Amino acid sequence: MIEARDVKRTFLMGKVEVKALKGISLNIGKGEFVAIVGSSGSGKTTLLNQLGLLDTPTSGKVFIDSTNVSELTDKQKIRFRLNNLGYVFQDYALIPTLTGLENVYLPLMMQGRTQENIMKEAVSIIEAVGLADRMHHLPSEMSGGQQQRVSIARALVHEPKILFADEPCANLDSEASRQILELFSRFNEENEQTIVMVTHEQWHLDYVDRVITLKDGLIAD
Ligand SMILES: Nc1ncnc2c1ncn2[C@@H]1O[C@H](COP(=O)(O)OP(=O)(O)OP(=O)(O)O)[C@@H](O)[C@H]1O
Repeated sequence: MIEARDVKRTFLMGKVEVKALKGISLNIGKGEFVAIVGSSGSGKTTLLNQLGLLDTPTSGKVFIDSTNVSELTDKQKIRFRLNNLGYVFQDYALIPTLTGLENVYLPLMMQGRTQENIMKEAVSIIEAVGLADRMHHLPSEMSGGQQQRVSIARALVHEPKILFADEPCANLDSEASRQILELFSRFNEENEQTIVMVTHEQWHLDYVDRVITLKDGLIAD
């Protein structure tokens, strides 16, 4: 489903080159729940961003199914992301002036679906993340864990091939974190949802199928 071939990413900081990824090759299969771990600065977020089309490798290739996504134009990448990928970030990234339900509508509206279909799908996923009674509230009226569940509903409402999550529990206490990880597990098991998650918490690894450890921009043995 996801294949990375010798992916490198170098950032230029003034005149200094920072080699964040030094040649990553990996395969992630359909329906896998994979964690990317490693110490701070090892390249976890940078790798997630290459696999999730949020950044472009300096060299190397990324394939999603049979599409060489490294070769897409910016416009094609936007469409590919909209139709195939979902994202969850540590800061939830919700629109503060929209209710939970309205935040979840957005990806479907951007796909140009009918009002009836948008309503049906959005309500159904909001219920699936356990927020039926909070859907008409603004993000500011919800706890961090509830806001993160809205963002998961938004990420999954269009049934993406892959869900990318960058430290989704970083701002949550252990109980709220457990709820998020159990949701991920449930979507992974029941819907064969492929999930790639960056984390630095050892206990989160109990929920995943496979761990990819990074060290200084490379996959550690
Ligand atoms: N936009 C950027 N410009 C310059 N350097 C960057 C940029 N993004 C990342 N880096 C550098 O690339 C390296 C890898 O960063 P990355 O954020 O991928 O690490 P990480 O493993 O996710 O770290 P953390 O656990 O602290 O979030 C670091 O040295 C970082 O400073």
